[in-house]
Order: sequence, then structure tokens, then C-alpha cells
Amino acid sequence: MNQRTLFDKIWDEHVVDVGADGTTLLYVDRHFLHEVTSPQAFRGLQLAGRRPWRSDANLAMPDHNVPTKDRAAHLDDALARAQIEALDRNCAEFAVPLFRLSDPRQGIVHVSGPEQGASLPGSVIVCGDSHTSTHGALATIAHGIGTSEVEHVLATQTLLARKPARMRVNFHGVAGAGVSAKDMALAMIAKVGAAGAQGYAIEYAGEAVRCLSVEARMTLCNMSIEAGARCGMVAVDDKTIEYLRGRPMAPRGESWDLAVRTWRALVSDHDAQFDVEIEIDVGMLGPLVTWGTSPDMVISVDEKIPDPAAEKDGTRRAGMERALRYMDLAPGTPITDVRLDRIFIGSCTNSRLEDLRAAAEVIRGKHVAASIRQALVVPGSGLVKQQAENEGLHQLFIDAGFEWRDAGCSMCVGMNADHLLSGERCASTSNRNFEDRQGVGGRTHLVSPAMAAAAAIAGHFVDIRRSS
Ligand SMILES: CC(C)[C@H](C(=O)O)[C@@H](O)C(=O)O
Ligand code: SF4
Repeated sequence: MNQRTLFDKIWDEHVVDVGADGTTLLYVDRHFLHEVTSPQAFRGLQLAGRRPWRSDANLAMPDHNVPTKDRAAHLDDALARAQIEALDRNCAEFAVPLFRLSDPRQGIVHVSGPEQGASLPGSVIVCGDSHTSTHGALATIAHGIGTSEVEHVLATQTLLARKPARMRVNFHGVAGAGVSAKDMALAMIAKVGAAGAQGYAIEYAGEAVRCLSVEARMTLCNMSIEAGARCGMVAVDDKTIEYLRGRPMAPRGESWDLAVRTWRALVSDHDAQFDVEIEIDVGMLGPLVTWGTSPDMVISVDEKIPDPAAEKDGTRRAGMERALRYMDLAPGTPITDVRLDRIFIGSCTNSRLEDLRAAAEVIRGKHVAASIRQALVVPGSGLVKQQAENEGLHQLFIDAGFEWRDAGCSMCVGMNADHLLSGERCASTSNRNFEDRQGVGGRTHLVSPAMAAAAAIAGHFVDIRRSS
């Protein structure tokens, strides 16, 4: 029998039509929307006099430019207010389900969606946002689309797509202390390269992935796009099913039993062929820190800033030199000597409850270093915030000198009031360290939540395997 990958099984179920050139019309089960990439799409529907094909396949919420404090009083940014109000109006006009700013379920769409059970195994999920790959942790084909495609999906519930090649990244071994899914993601990007997975759908497999919680798998899948991949996914297992059980939008009763039986088949067949296989031994990894302006410019916390002079490839060497200039770092400096101005714990990569717990564990009873200008904790959703508060995590953060905010993208992208000033250096749990990403001239180092928390206390990076 023909052995199929997980990707192929989901893809095959969703093919509506295939053109002569291989372009496929794919059915979309779930479409998430946010305020930044949806306005023109709704405008397109209005102009064409169209209605959404299936309103309840959509779920919208503002996240990118929402204020993370005093939110009722502080919608003072004109563009943010216009976009958030437009989302409210458009969702009302087109009967699209919406979590408003005041709704406790509001949050970063890639945190709130799975939390509600809106991302179900076997689905094709799209959103006008590149980090839609996050939802692949629940055995889905999930990826970002452009604004014109947002309009197409709203109108037709389908998408024109080309089938990507298949890559499997096998994580072997047992992760040591201080090594999290974030470090696995960064290690994967370092190995594959920031564009190395272009044209591929990745499946993450191996015992180290099976050991991860579903939340941690989301962290891993989230960063697939930073290796250039179309999407990233993890096969169904007991953890997937336990994660979904009882979630508001998950099936119930007999439909649940039927769904679980179907979901169990969502694994790659034993002999399924992948176009590329990558092997990573997590036992060899330490906690990682990016030093440059691309997520693949990354070293272990016990290493030194690399020297471009040692790089033989001219293009790479020039890239490294430029990155070091932008980051204001000298080759040979131990990364633990690098002092920080701000700390950001948040983003769709690392703002779920387990991330906040990991950070809180590190700061318990300690205080943010006096040299740190600001340390922010921004939960990924209103419900994550509530649960964290029920556990008393907020008090640990506040006592330690962190600011405890409302849910949104915040300093990951700096589209609201939370951003770096030029020249400031930040330890950030987000996914992109590009030039100007967190604010014009800002310098970003990507790390795990525990590493960010430890850096806040010390004022510089520390090896969390050694500190207590
Ligand atoms: C604003 C949005 C289109 C963008 C994306 O697609 O990724 C943002 O979420 C980001 O992380 O840069
Ligand atoms: S948290 Fe950051 S990466 Fe995630 S959707 Fe928002 S801006 Fe994009």
C-alpha cells in the first residue's frame, strides 16, 4: 500500500480541484483574522457585494496593535484605533465571530485559537499572518496567507496552493536542564538555515518531540517560518487528544468519540517517504541565544560571539559583519558578558501558561537588576493571564519588578506603545530578531522564557544550567 506522510493525508482530504500546472484548490476548515491584514479583504468583499462562504469557519480578534495596559482609556493611537474599530464593524457586518478587546478570550490569534479548541487535528488552517504555522502542533496544515488570499478564503472557503515538498526534522535524545522547545526551534533553524526549508512542509518527529507538551510543540511549530518553511506540524498522540478534550470549540459527546477515532490516523505511515530528513540530538544542545539579525545567527549561552574572519564564504562573512555592527557586538565576547536594557516575555512563540511558569520559576524571590530599564510580561491571551493570576504567577513577576500586562503581540513587533528605543538591547522570547523589529534601531536577542527571566535578574545573559 502507498505509504503517506501526515502532510499528504491532510492535503489529500482537502483537494477540491487540481489545475493542469499542479495548482490545487484547497478547502480551508478554519480561517483566523486579525486587525492588521483583514481591512482590505473585507473592503474587497464589500465592493464585490459578496458574503463569507461559511461565517462560522472564521474567528477574528485584534492582537497586533492593541494596548497592553489601561486598554479602555488608551486607544489613543489613531491607526490602531481605526484598525480595531474596523475589525469590530467588519465582523458585525459579515457575521464573523469576534473576540473583542474587552473579551477575556481575546489574545494573540495563535494563542487564543488553539486555546479555544478552534484548531482541530486534520484541518487546513490559514490566517493573514506568517506564524499561523503554530497551529501545526495539533496535526494541521497551518500557514500564513496574504491579504488578497484572506479575501479569497472569506468569499470561497478555499485557497489556491501548490504542494510543498516534505521535510522531517527528527529530534533524538533527552533534552538537558535549561533546554526548551525554544532552543530546539533555534537549533533547527541554525541547522537548516533561515531560508533552508523554503518550499517545504516540515513534520517534527522523534522521541524529544513526543516528550514535549502540546504548548511546547506550538513553540516549535511557530518558528517553522523562520527556517522559510511553508508550515510545521506534529502528529497526533495522546497529548494532542488530552489537550483538546473539553475545549469550548472542540467536538462533544458522540462527535468527540468519532473525531478522536479519525484523529488517531493522523500520523505519517511507517514507511512514508520524505524529500529531506534532518537529525538533531537534543542531548547536545545548551540554552541558546541569538547574537545577530537573523534567527539562525545563534550560539549556546556558554559560547562567544563568532568572528566573521573565520567565515570562508564571502557573502556570509559580509552578513555577519553587518549584523555585528547593527548589534554593536565584538567577535570573541562571551555572550554572558552582554548587558541588556529590556526584557520581553511574550509573543505567539512563548506566552502560554507553561512559558510564564518557566519564567516565574527562575525569578521567584529575586529582583530585576537595577540596570534593566523595563521587564515586560505579556500573556498570550486574556485566559492565560487569568490562569496565571489564579496560580499567583503575576505576584511573583510584580514583586520581582516586572510589568504585568494585558494580552497582545506587544514588543514582539512594536506596533503598539511597547517598543525598543534606538540602540536598546532586549532579551526577547519572540521569534524574529531582524533589524528594527522591536523598534527602530532596537537590538533583539531571541531566547527561551527561562533564559529571558534569568537575564532580567542578572542584567546580562546567564547560563541557567549553572545559576540557581
Ligand atoms: C503583521 C503580520 C502580517 C506579521 C506576520 O505575518 O508575521 C506579524 O505577525 C509578524 O510577526 O511580523
Ligand atoms: S506575537 Fe509577534 S510573531 Fe506572533 S503574530 Fe504577533 S507580531 Fe507576529
